[in-house]
Amino acid sequence: MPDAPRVPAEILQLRESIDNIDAALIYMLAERFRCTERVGQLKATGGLPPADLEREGQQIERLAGIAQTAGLDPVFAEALRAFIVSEVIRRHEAIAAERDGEAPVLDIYS
Ligand SMILES: C=C(O[C@@H]1C=C(C(=O)O)C=C[C@H]1O)C(=O)O
Repeated sequence: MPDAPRVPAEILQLRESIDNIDAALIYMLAERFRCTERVGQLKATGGLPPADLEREGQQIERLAGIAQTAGLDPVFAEALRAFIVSEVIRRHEAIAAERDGEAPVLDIYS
């Protein structure tokens, strides 16, 4: 069998950037989940539901515009948002279930 063609230098160079971008995405996602984890705790404390469809509607509209401007397929951007948020809501439900039976704190703003 003939040898596979060598990977061109430009692809190797591009892969370095791809690896950096992948790392940045993981760091950003970890930071986002740290924030949403805290939101989930505050919601459970205040008796708020895990999902907020009004907020999500605003995010969907905003991100569609950003995707358009950035040259990213808005359908892909929305699928990615929905995938991430579904995991956030699953976590919020788990936090609320852990707190089940505890009385909500009525004033979480103080
Ligand atoms: C994080 C929140 O909870 C849910 C998750 C969201 C998100 O991950 O961006 C947005 C709205 C909510 O459905 C929130 O209400 O802000």
